[in-house]
Amino acid sequence: MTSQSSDSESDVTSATDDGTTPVPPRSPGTAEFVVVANRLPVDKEVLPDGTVRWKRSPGGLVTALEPILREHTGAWVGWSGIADSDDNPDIEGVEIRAVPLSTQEIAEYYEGFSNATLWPLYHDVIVKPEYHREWWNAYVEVNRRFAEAAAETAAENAIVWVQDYQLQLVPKMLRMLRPDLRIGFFLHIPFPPVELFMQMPWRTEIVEGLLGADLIGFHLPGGAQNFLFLARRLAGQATSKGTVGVRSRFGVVQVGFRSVRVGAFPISIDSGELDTKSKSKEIRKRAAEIRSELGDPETILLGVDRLDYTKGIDVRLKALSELLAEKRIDPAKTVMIQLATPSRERVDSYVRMRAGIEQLVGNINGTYGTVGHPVVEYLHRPVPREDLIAFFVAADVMLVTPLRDGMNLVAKEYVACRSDLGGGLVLSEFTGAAAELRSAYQANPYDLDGVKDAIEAAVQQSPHEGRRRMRALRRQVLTHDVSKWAESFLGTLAATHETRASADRGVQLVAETTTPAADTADGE
Ligand SMILES: O=P(O)(O)OC[C@H]1O[C@H](O[C@H]2O[C@H](CO)[C@@H](O)[C@H](O)[C@H]2O)[C@H](O)[C@@H](O)[C@@H]1O
Ligand SMILES: Nc1ccn([C@@H]2O[C@H](COP(=O)(O)OP(=O)(O)O)[C@@H](O)[C@H]2O)c(=O)n1
Repeated sequence: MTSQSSDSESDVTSATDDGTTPVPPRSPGTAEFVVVANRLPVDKEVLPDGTVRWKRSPGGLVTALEPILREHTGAWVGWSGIADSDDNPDIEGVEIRAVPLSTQEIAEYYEGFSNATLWPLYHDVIVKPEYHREWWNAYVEVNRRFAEAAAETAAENAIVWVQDYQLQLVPKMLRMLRPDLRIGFFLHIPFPPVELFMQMPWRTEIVEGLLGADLIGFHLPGGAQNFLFLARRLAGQATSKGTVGVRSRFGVVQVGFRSVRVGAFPISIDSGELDTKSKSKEIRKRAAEIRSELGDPETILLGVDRLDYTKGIDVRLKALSELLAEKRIDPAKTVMIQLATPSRERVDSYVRMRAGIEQLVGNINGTYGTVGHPVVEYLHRPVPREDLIAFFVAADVMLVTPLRDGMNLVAKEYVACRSDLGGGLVLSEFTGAAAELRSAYQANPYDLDGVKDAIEAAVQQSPHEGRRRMRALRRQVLTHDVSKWAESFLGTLAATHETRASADRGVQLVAETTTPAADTADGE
């Protein structure tokens, strides 16, 4: 059936049902390309003597976008990571526009609605999401502020690329302020199954917020399909019905006269740069030093994560503990390094998880370590980039065991660093990366025996089998880098605009037959 939504363009661009009215900019800015993300690429730190230091922000979003902005020259709108700061750090080639957040906004918008409501809801409710009206109000208010900052920064007809779950209302708010802009949105975390999303008290506002964009991108086709279903069900819009492909076969939501595209664009890393760096003499030397400082073990296992309950750090520690107990791994010949960047340290679930992980590390070392030779080396602090590359080069087996992860760039970074075709990758099936890295030792993180078998197989792989797998993994990672990701997203965004007039002729649209949001979703 082909149908046309009864909504008009002005329905989407005039009224906000979220209670706030964005303020139009006095005059447009000058940036032709604007990234809008919760975080700036650098985090502000004020040292005890009052000196200000800017350091790389945590997480994969910044890892991925930083090289893109270097290529495109433009502006970056975001928060500095501390309260009440509107300092704009100096980054060559990038105009920085800081959005200040108060202490209360950090508690309610960032730690609260973003990381204690949306984050657990979108990651399979691994912990229970909390729904508080005051957190939602703060989320709306801060999204409005980001939209205004973007509207003031972008030049006429500029491209604005809004990032991630913290800013899902920005596309609609920004379109109201600046209908001339081309607006893209990319979600870096999984988009949940319909049944889970329906828990969200403000589900319709979020779907409508996203529909302000011209193109909405997800890592995987499944997320895009879930969103299309919800756009039909909750926002009452007509959508395309066919399956969404990877960087192809985009979905369409008809919003008045606008066609919003929906697609899957798996993110990646600057694999060429890592490949080159990992081959350097200095990195090779540092990798050899790491092995020798650890007492020249036969096997180095490595985990590299933000300290987050989604990452399954406990899963790999439990698996190691059982493998040691069953004598399938020899503690005298094995060291596991766990590098854990501190993350969201004031959110309750993160405090509890940290205590649990540190207890597991203590138990393993207490039971299997010897004086001066712990089995698990655990660092709870950020590690300089060059050191991190050396750890990747040194590790015989990389452990990536999330319970759910949008992509997981660490898995791709490990592969990019292994031009020697050495090492083995143990990878959770529930990462976005698993769809591309088929030659990894994949396991279901909820099946501890399966994880143990995967670790044992990777530790014991023959050099021939290891090379075969690593060659296949590298082919994927080196040919699908972050530039390809950005080009495919931005190319599709540009095409969206060009084809506006032709209104996606030939795409079959279907409309929801029941009243929007009247009943519970029954899934796809
Ligand atoms: O800003 P934080 O609260 O300190 O968190 C750091 C970032 O974590 C998340 O990263 C995600 O993006 C990666 C790149 O697409 C992806 O590989 C990973 O699976 C995601 O978890 C978050 O989405 C970012 O917004 C945060 O900045
Ligand atoms: N101790 C650590 C852990 C992660 N990282 C980096 O942080 C990024 C993590 O990205 P990711 O996509 O795997 O996961 P998120 O933290 O974004 O959820 C990668 O680029 C890692 O190299 C780091 O620099 N130091």
